[in-house]
Amino acid sequence: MAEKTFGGVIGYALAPKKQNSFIRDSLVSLAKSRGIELVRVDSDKPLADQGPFDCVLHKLYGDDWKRQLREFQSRFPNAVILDAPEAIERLHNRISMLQVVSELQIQDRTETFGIPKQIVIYDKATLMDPQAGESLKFPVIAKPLVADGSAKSHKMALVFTRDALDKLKPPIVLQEFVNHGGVIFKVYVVGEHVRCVKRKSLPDVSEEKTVGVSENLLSFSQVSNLANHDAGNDSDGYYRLMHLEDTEMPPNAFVVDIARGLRRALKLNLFNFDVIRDARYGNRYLIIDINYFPGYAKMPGYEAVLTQFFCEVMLKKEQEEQQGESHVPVSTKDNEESFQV
Ligand SMILES: Nc1ncnc2c1ncn2[C@@H]1O[C@H](COP(=O)(O)OP(=O)(O)OP(=O)(O)O)[C@@H](O)[C@H]1O
Ligand SMILES: O=P(O)(O)O[C@H]1[C@H](O)[C@@H](O)[C@H](OP(=O)(O)O)[C@@H](OP(=O)(O)O)[C@H]1O
Ligand SMILES: [Mg+2]
Ligand SMILES: [Mg+2]
Repeated sequence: MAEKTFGGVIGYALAPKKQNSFIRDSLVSLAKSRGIELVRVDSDKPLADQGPFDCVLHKLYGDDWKRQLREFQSRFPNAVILDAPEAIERLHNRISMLQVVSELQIQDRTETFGIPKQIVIYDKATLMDPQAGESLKFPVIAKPLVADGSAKSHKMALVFTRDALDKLKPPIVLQEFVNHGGVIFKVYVVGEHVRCVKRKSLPDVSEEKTVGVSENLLSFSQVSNLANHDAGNDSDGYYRLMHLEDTEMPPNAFVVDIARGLRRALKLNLFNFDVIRDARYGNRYLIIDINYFPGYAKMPGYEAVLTQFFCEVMLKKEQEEQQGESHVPVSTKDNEESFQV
């Protein structure tokens, strides 16, 4: 007997760049073969006037969009919004983003995890205070506090000395740089599905480099998205190509435990997180970044994973409807149910 499928219509509201990379023909046709229709949300019309959609998939920012989602949800209480904007917003600030890591508990593992030591600086006066950054070991990475998808929010600086801090523009997070062998692990989460991949990262910094460095601040942006040839700038001996294939992956069960714990705590279905392995210990892992709706198309076989997830969403929605439940996930209240397959 053929497997029963639960089809439906999914409206997607994505910025043009995201739409181009994510909505590929290969995804659209695979989803269609399982009864899922992917339809673009027209940004020139109110969301609530469009559809009907069983589900809205979105990565847009701002109060107007949040209002549109609320209106849509009140008109279509059974529709699923992936994900709730208030849950996503937690990832727009690099402090609240990582706070959730301390809530996680993972048992029976020899590996440990956490986040690098970090502080937040809101204004120039605090930054200029000689005590600023005193609790941190240099080098540090200065990151914009806000992670709102803008190019600016990805502009980082590796800061070698305290006196270089005056070149920075608050509000910023200063995070201790941790040597990790130049390779980062990106863990993609799609509902219950978890996939870990390796990517190029910043190379280790030696003590001598910190002392003798000619520049006391180095700016960079989206280093893990660079193609191999872009990351090589051997002339100053700083960047070098990394041999990703030589790096051992973290144990899969450990990564999956963290991913599922984060997913529950964040009440999100679609995100990835960046993990580095602290070179001083070998079994200590640090989570340094969490991103909403990342570049899934970079994940091999993303079409099958996303299609399966869409089917699970439709199945769960159907089951909830049969039980006479509606989920109104657009809320920050702690006791509110979020939609998770
Ligand atoms: N504490 C750290 N120690 C060592 N390297 C780090 C640290 N924090 C960040 N990095 C390096 O800097 C890169 C960018 O940092 P981060 O991931 O926080 O920025 P982002 O712009 O939010 O990245 P993404 O493009 O994944 O959203 C990381 O991929 C990693 O290579
Ligand atoms: O558009 P913003 O909100 O800046 O989000 C980015 C994330 O921060 C990155 O993590 C995504 O790249 P990765 O999938 O390689 O992490 C990156 O993927 P993309 O460049 O393929 O869209 C973006 O999703
Ligand atoms: Mg990152
Ligand atoms: Mg990020």
